[in-house]
Amino acid sequence: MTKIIPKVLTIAGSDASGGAGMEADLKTFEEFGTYGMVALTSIVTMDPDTDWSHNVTVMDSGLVKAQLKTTGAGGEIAAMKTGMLGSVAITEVARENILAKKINNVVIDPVMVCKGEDEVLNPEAADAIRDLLIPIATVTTPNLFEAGVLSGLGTLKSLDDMKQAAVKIHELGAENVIVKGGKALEGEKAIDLFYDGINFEVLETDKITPAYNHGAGCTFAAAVTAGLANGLSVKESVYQAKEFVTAGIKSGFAFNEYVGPLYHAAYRLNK
Ligand SMILES: Nc1ncnc2c1ncn2[C@@H]1O[C@H](COP(=O)(O)OP(=O)(O)O)[C@@H](O)[C@H]1O
Ligand SMILES: Cc1ncc(COP(=O)(O)O)c(C=O)c1O
Ligand SMILES: [Mg+2]
Repeated sequence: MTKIIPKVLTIAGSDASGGAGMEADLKTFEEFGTYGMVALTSIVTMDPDTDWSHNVTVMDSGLVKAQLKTTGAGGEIAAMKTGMLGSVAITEVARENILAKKINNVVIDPVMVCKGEDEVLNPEAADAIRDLLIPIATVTTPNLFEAGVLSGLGTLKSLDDMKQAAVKIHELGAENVIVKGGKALEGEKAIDLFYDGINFEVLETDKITPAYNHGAGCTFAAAVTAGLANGLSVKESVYQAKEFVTAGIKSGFAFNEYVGPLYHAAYRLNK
């Protein structure tokens, strides 16, 4: 009998340097034996001549809609994620697609910033993620900064702050919330907090240095998505994703003097 390969979708931007965005998503989906598809929302370029400054070119929302028509034409999508969306119109298109296709496993990575930056790329789009996507998320995976914005609590500095933010984001409608402390939370450990509306669980590893973690957030959310597509529970998917991303950061490398991505194949190759 032919094995059914779960189809997974990412609605995300492209990071030409290969570590984050849809590049990270597709690599991760493949590592977990799922079949990855992309609706591209934006293209991010980083310029080595101006200290790796980021430039984001956003797609027309009609083009995103057309891509989603294509990705939806192959039958059931077992799980999906969103990454960088770029505009309110694209966020609306993503929501329509999730509702129209009745997709069950929806991972919302509320990308508002790229690492090393602490200004929301597009404040209106950030509000749209909160209002349109968080309420229909199976899981959302904000980093420390994004959790502060979504919860309205501002700067988060401790595990206790992360817990308060997780509760607020759960109240916005997400079934499960993971606040990633990552490198941003002070201390020796890379701590992520999982909240399912009832219990908190702390996922903790040693902080890896150098922190070759460009793309770690996208990769984490993509691994959760693939886990769900493969039939794992949310909690199992989250624990597996933490192992996957930790292995990747341990085998990360300096792409150049500005950025170091994790290595997406490390979890498989180091086993
Ligand atoms: N230096 C590090 N050592 C170990 N784990 C890390 C490190 N940096 C990030 N992580 C982990 O990578 C995942 C992504 O988190 P983070 O880098 O905060 O997200 P984002 O890329 O969205 O900013 C989390 O599981 C986080 O704990
Ligand atoms: C297209 C795109 N999506 C998402 C991100 C966020 O990446 P991270 O996984 O480091 O949060 C970036 C960062 O450069 C990006 O270029
Ligand atoms: Mg991120």
